[in-house]
Amino acid sequence: MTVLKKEINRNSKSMVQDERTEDLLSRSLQYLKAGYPIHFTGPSGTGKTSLALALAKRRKKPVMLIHGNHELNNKDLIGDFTGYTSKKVVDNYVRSVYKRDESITETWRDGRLLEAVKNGYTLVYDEFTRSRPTTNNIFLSILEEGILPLYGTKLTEPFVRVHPDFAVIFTSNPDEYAGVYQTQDALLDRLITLYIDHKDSGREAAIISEKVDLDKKRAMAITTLVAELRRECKADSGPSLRASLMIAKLAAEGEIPIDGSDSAFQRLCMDILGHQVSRCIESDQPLETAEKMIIKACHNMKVT
Ligand SMILES: Nc1ncnc2c1ncn2[C@@H]1O[C@H](COP(=O)(O)OP(=O)(O)OP(=O)(O)O)[C@@H](O)[C@H]1O
Repeated sequence: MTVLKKEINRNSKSMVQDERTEDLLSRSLQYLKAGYPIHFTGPSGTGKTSLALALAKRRKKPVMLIHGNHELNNKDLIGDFTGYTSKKVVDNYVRSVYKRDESITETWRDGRLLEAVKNGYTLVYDEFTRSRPTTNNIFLSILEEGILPLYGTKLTEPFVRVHPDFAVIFTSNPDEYAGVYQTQDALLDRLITLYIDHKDSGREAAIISEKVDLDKKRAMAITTLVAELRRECKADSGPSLRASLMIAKLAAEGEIPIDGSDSAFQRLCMDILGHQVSRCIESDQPLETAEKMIIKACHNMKVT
């Protein structure tokens, strides 16, 4: 069993770091220090983004966050000309002399990647496989040659050198997820990829009990129920820690007892888990079947 560290940050927004998380973070920090980018991959809701942000914070450098999406392009990453600035000077100080000087210059705005690369920030590129692989190609030059090419821009210099303090942490969902592009092997080959799976019910319960201020037994009852339903789903899918957190928070706010025989608690579980579980099962009426499974799991629930 994993024992939680004695000193835990009570801030409900912060990460709860048990020994395994702590170990993972310190290993990852070591790899980053050695110059290798980290890539956390795994099912939705397993804490990849939280880990990436906690790791970035440990570097004690400014953090730049980019979210992958299919519309992200080089202009967002490198920068773009945003418009024109015009300057006009009319000098008529001596009445017989009229001098007019007019100039127009384009205004450039650095993209987020260029800013991070130039200044040595820690870049967290969340869900990077939601961006097109062609957009992500730029990372090959950054990671291999240590330069950011400024292609597609009218800037005079062809590239910018990567600041020695620059580091990047990627997160992604597995390839089977909807809306995700397959990553080019050449990029994956340059990353240290760490798989983040669902935690066991005990570790999840420890997180919930910290974040929602719920006693361990009740937290464990929720995470065990969610894990039981997750087992009905294929690997990498099904309800996650996020669903357990929702149940715990909403039950606390609505003063709903954490009790599997309570109809309000059953309704809450069906609302939160019904759709997700229904997507995992093959049935003519998947939602109805899922709701029956949830009620059954509620009846099996033990607060001990
Ligand atoms: N160690 C932890 N301590 C506290 N909260 C956590 C921890 N791990 C995950 N969480 C919480 O669980 C939820 C899901 O975490 P997060 O968004 O980091 O997962 P993810 O793997 O990035 O999900 P997705 O793939 O869907 O983006 C969040 O509400 C987050 O605050």
